Amino acid sequence: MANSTEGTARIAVTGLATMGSNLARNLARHGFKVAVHNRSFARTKSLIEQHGHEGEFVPAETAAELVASLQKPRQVIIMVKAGGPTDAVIDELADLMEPGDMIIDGGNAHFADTRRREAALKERGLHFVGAGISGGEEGALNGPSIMPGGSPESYKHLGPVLESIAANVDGQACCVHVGPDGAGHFVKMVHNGIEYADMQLIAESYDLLRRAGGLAPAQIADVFRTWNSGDLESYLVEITAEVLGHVDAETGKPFVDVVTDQAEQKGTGRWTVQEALELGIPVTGIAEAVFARSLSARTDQRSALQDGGVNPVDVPDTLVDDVRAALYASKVVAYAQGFDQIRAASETYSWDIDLGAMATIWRGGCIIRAVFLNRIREAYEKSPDLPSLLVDEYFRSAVEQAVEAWRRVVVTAVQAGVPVPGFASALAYYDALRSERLPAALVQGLRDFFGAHTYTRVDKQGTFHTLWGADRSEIDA
Ligand SMILES: NC(=O)C1=CN([C@@H]2O[C@H](COP(=O)(O)OP(=O)(O)OC[C@H]3O[C@@H](n4cnc5c(N)ncnc54)[C@H](OP(=O)(O)O)[C@@H]3O)[C@@H](O)[C@H]2O)C=CC1
Ligand SMILES: O=C(CO)[C@H](O)[C@H](O)COP(=O)(O)O
Repeated sequence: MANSTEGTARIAVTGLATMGSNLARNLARHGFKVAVHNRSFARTKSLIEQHGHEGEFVPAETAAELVASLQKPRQVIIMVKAGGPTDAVIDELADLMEPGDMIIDGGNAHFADTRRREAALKERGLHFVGAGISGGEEGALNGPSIMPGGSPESYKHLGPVLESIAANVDGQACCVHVGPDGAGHFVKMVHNGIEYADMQLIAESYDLLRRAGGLAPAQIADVFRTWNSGDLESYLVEITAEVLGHVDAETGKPFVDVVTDQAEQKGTGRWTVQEALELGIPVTGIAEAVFARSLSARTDQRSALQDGGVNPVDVPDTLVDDVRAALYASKVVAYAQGFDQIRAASETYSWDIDLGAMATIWRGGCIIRAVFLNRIREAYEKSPDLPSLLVDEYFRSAVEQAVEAWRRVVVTAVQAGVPVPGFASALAYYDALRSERLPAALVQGLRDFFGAHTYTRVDKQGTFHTLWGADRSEIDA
């Protein structure tokens, strides 16, 4: 398979596993001549053999061949494992490229790595674009949601290509220049964090309906099918009905009963929480989802404590509708927290991210695609400086309408002994924001008592300390 068409390919993809091969096919199907390469040639060969007829591909056995097959300025998309493998591929490509050429990392890179890589490649005259890509296998092929960072200049060259292969909703491509340097990968990371929270809430809904409500998986599948309309209509709700309705061919049992109940994670949810801690943004829904996965994997502790039982509880007749309301309200909280984190990072790193545009490009192609993102888009279009989605008139009233049912769900779950960390933490977050006074005042008092950490007062300017160990008079600190 020697390359006899040097310098003619419009763009290249290296890393031809699930995502890369489908992205290359998507590009080819859109009329781009695509050079393709993988560390081990077998994947390249198989792509050409199985899908070579779908468009113009230029297979390359080596990175040098790949680079040589491209038009200038060259554009190479990397779709390999994040971390060390991405650095190794960048190093190899950079040595073969010339100033003005562009490397695009479409993997799930940590945004700090993206910032480092962009700065290093800039010194060599190369453009580097960290682009978050979501949609899994199917999205990569038929139209993902794409979140490119990097310089505006890079986007001028790359944008039209990415926009043409991205998903499209109401005539708008699900791809926009997110902001400079690591902005694209940061937004993709938060997207995945929200994905974790959304799935956790769905899982809690299922667990409660099954263990407290007594419904079978197939019945819950029907419930989710019904829910997949109106404000809850989304890809994740849709596929929940599919997974819950699936029966294991070998045993005849519901599929969900034969799968090991330990949720794995590749790291983006954890990164989201770590970065939120750095920024001081409470993303409690995402954190609970990450910890719920960790807890599920603590098999030693689980088997030591397991008693299997659910406490008998008076389940309200309205359980199904209540859970629907709790799911929706908790989901609004999870998205509000995620958008809050993006806003904070945008300010910290001067990225100037348009939050409404993020909601717009998540409406199609990605795993969290949902009708309700239209509402988020409208909220930020109306008020770009909205302090929280929960303040927006529509969401405020939607959550207010759901709150009674939401409380009933949490109470029922607590009484039954079914864990609902997502629902409960989202409700606590909402209640905390609603409270006129928080017990943080007492925390401040305690800190001042044991460590002279000082406090401010509600009624006058300044910083104060009480002489707790002496006469308890207050002094200016
Ligand atoms: N799978 C998904 O649904 C999604 C994945 N992503 C991200 O996209 C990227 C690709 O994902 P996916 O398609 O699942 O593939 P994997 O994450 O499983 O990565 C496999 C690819 O990485 C290559 N690779 C691994 N180590 C090296 C190395 N040291 N040098 C060169 N190449 C290496 C492999 O080459 P070889 O064949 O030779 O082993 C193969 O092409 C990842 O960053 C992932 O996080 C983003 C969105 C969704
Ligand atoms: O990026 C994605 C979708 O947008 C991946 O599907 C995501 O990496 C899955 O993460 P995890 O394995 O941690 O659940």
